[in-house]
Amino acid sequence: MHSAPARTHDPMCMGCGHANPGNLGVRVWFEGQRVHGEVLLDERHSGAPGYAHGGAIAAIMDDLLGQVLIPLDRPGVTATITVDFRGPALLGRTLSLESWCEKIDGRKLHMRGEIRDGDTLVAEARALFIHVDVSHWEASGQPLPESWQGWGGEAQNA
Ligand SMILES: CCCCCCCCCCCC(=O)SCCNC(=O)CCNC(=O)[C@H](O)C(C)(C)COP(=O)(O)OP(=O)(O)OC[C@H]1O[C@@H](n2cnc3c(N)ncnc32)[C@H](O)[C@@H]1OP(=O)(O)O
Repeated sequence: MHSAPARTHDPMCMGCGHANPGNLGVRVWFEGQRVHGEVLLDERHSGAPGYAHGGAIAAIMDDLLGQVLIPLDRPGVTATITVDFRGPALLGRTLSLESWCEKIDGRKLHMRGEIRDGDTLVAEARALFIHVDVSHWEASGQPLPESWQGWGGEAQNA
């Protein structure tokens, strides 16, 4: 069953932001602490005729693995991400997305994710996210999403 998260991501996110006209069209939903989703790339994301740019796939992965922070209820940032390109990422195909947290070691959140085209593995990724306080983002001077208030307070003190 899908669960609705208490937090939502930045509406201007380049991956999934509904208010960003240039977003990559990433759509996600949550089942417990697992993230599922889909994306449909088109000519704007071309790397070769009919194929997605590897950078678009990597950006989708960063967004997808970052989404796990929401059900984990821990604000965090990507410290490092590795993407393995395993199969063709064709434009005009609905790709399915899945991500999860493999291990938590203090502030270190080890995330994994996969992108598939049907049964074909298109890409897999692993990333290290670091748990930060929400104040991490205050330096930009931009207002933070309202739903981020109090985010991670309990986990930070755990
Ligand atoms: C947005 C939510 C919305 C929810 C939805 C999210 C979806 C959005 C997804 C997009 C997410 C992004 O792209 S975020 C944007 C890209 N990323 C960033 O801007 C991060 C920039 N980097 C930083 O701000 C900083 O380097 C931090 C916060 C990552 C770490 O700094 P720090 O807080 O001072 O911590 P520090 O002591 O250095 O590191 C803590 C521990 O992690 C280890 N560590 C740190 N960096 C690395 C690294 N690259 N590789 C290996 N290990 C590392 C250290 O060795 C240490 O281990 P030990 O000594 O304790 O053992």
